[in-house]
Amino acid sequence: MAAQVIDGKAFAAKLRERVGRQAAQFEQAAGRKAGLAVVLVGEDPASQVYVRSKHKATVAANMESFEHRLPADAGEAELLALVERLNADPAVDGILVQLPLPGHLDEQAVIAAISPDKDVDGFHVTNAGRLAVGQSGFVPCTPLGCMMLLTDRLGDLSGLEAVVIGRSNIVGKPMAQLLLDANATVTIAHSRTKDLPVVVRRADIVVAAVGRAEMVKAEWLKPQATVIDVGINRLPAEPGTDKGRLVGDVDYAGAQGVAAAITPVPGGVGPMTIAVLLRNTLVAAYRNEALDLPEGAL
Ligand SMILES: Nc1nc2c(c(=O)[nH]1)N[C@@H](CN(C=O)c1ccc(C(=O)N[C@@H](CCC(=O)O)C(=O)O)cc1)CN2
Repeated sequence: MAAQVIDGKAFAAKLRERVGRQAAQFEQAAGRKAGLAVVLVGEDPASQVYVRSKHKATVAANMESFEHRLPADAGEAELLALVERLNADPAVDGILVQLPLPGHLDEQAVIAAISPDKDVDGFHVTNAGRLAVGQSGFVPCTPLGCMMLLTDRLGDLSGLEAVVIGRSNIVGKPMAQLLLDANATVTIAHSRTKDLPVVVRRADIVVAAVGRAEMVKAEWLKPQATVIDVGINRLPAEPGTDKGRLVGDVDYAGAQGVAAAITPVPGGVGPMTIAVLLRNTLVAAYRNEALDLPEGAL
């Protein structure tokens, strides 16, 4: 039987709707809208698309969107000064600096400049530390979105074997932490892992976040595994077409014959990233106004 498709796009749409309703309640209670500031440096085409999508989604969710664009050759001092202004602006609850930054800018220094209480990306070391020790903070959007999809499908993850392929600060490490907090038995695999297919084959849950097109093959998977594909890789355009096809890190067609459920690319994890960003921004707004979060919802 073919694997069930985990429809991240539909899940994300429902989450965005719910956040939008709660953002309207926030406005009533606080007398202002929740605000998200997004900073884009340069003209990376994919980043421009994501920033535009964030702006549209923020406005659609009854929140204020503040967009700041700097030229590709902007200096670090200019960027840090902008982050400082946003840290001090009471209308801004969440700050996101779109990554990747141009090579001459130090990403870690820029992330470190964001106030941890406005770091809705959850990338600041304070929030990474809070996640590591089980304190409440902001959790990176993509892994939190993956967890929402997993718990929606599987319920309790206790005792399940989970393999996370990839060890980035943005996805792999926080993903592993979240799975561990949910009592899964977690392995983080990476480019130097020996016998990766053997490691992956013991997993009830596979999260692939390596950024290598269709690297995870069907025969690596344990039958009836749940597969979360975080990869977004654009293949070169076929002759006669202008855009290449998007594929994940998993051989989707092959995996469909083995897995119990799998996220597609596009339409799986990707849309969850922006939906969770809105959710984190609303949480930041409630915290900044010292208001109680709405009952059980977020
Ligand atoms: N500061 C940040 N920078 C980046 C993040 C992030 O979370 N914070 N994540 C990615 C980019 N990203 C959001 O910023 C993002 C990536 C993908 C999607 C998405 O919906 N993808 C679609 C496909 C889109 C396409 O056609 O290209 C899908 O998978 O269905 C949304 C947001 C890096 N930078």
